Amino acid sequence: MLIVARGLSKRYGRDWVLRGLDFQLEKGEAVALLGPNGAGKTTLLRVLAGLVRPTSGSLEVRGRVGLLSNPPAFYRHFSGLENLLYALRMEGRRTDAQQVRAALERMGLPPHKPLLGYSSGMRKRLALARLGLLNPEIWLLDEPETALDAEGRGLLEEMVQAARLRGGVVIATHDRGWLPQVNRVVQL
Ligand SMILES: Nc1ncnc2c1ncn2[C@@H]1O[C@H](COP(=O)(O)OP(=O)(O)OP(=O)(O)O)[C@@H](O)[C@H]1O
Repeated sequence: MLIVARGLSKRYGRDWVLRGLDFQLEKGEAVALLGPNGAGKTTLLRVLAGLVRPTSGSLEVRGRVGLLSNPPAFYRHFSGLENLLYALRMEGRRTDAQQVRAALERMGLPPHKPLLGYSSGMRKRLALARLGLLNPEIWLLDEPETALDAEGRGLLEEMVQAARLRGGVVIATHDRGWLPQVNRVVQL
């Protein structure tokens, strides 16, 4: 089991966003997290990623976690290449500029353009390249398809299937097109 969460609750002020939620992720699994706007999908991903502390409940996470936020965050004045090298360095990982350039090329991204000049789809592609390079066991994806064109969606789906085989994937989404590609649906 990669994630075992029991009785997770999260409250912001007086508002309960999650209440007594049990959630598990097995190795080899891809899970779609569905629910209307404001249901708590992003909050759950942030709790699972360790960025938000639950108000109550227990959480065990076995493996490295990577979160693809929507929209993804980058340093605006750094280029795509610099952003990826920086992300690897921050994680204490070996930085191989050739490997990073190859990842950018696979995603069809210009290495030297500052992020200020990237479109939202290009940013999403860069975030995917970053996650692929960091290569955690657990991929937490928040509306990953947003802003991607058909080719970008194809690259994303390939990466999701590869990540699922190596570990596990949770996809928070409104896009029911994911349903044939996941093992399980969790409705919030
Ligand atoms: N930092 C915060 N402070 C206060 N309230 C918050 C905070 N983050 C989220 N919320 C509230 O928690 C609720 C759930 O938000 P969340 O973003 O998790 O929903 P979601 O299911 O991801 O929604 P969407 O489908 O619109 O992306 C919303 O009512 C939101 O306003």
